[in-house]
Amino acid sequence: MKRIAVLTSGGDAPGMNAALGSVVRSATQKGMEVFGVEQGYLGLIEDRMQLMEPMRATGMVTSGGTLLGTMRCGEMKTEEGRLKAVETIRKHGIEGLVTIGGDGTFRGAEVLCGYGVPTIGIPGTIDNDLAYTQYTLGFDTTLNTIVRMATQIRDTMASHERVCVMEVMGRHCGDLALYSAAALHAEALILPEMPWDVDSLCQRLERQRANGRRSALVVMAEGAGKATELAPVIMEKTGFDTRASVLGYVQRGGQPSPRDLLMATRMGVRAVELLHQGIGNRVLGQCQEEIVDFDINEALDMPAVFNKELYELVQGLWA
Ligand SMILES: Nc1ncnc2c1ncn2[C@@H]1O[C@H](COP(=O)(O)OP(=O)(O)OP(=O)(O)O)[C@@H](O)[C@H]1O
Ligand SMILES: O=P(O)(O)OC[C@H]1O[C@](O)(CO)[C@@H](O)[C@@H]1O
Ligand SMILES: [Mg+2]
Repeated sequence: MKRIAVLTSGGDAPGMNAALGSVVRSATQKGMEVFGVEQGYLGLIEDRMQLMEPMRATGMVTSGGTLLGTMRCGEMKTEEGRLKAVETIRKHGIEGLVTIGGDGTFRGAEVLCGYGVPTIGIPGTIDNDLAYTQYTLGFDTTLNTIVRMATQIRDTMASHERVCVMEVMGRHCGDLALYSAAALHAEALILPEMPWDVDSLCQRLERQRANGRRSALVVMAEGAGKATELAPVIMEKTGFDTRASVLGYVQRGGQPSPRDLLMATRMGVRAVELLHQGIGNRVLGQCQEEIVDFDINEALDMPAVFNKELYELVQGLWA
């Protein structure tokens, strides 16, 4: 392959720029040209791409966000949009594509593979919701941010003997809530994967109060409900002075952690190696400390695995 393209799609994730830089540098070393597609699949549909200058891509490596821009592009889900995307790829003589994003992005990549475009997927999503891999780029940085923010929230909650319902990202997958709650020893945890009810939650907080706990952190994944609606109900039912704190987009930005930077760099190199060998239709992942790759169709068919053991550990810490 002599000419490839790279895009970032879906929600941005810390580490995307490191993956981009790594793709550009390693492809350049192999004598390949790399086109950077702007705004995810929209850039393919609207033919917005430019040759990536290796020095520019390298300069952005440790920053958050994505220098190519990203988009949730509904048109890529239509036959018409997909055909336009393939036409752009053919027009520029692009022989292979690297897509960096989450499950939705990989669905788009799967479609392009079906049209004969060799594509490699790098998992870049703070959600950590891809079943075939233990790890996705951005998850570690976001977890660090949540733990830092929650620690600050706890300072003021403890001072005022308050309960805080802290809402974290994760529309369909509760991993950010689950892992941060475990790291923080949160007093309660609410996830989209597990049934919950407000009465049991309030009883739990009351039990903890009877045991001397006068302040609590309830970690809630956004997919399980709204902190702003739950907080007043807890206040009414328990008498605890309760506040809601929605962490929001602060969770998605920021300098990537060294773990994300390292993993992104390794995955970028591997993606180029595969394309250089003429191998496409694969998605990269992490198993133990190794970078692994799977057939894209098989990977996307794998059922989600919920970490019940970690959930029970959190439940048991403040029974
Ligand atoms: N079935 C599909 N066919 C073609 N393209 C798709 C499909 N599903 C999603 N896409 C494309 O991938 C883009 C990104 O998907 P989505 O918005 O679900 O984010 P994601 O990649 O899962 O990342 P994150 O969940 O971290 O935000 C969509 O906006 C759309 O352009
Ligand atoms: O508001 P946006 O940009 O669509 O993103 C929100 C969603 O994206 C994610 O942050 C993943 O990037 C989800 O956790 C969240 O539900
Ligand atoms: Mg997703």
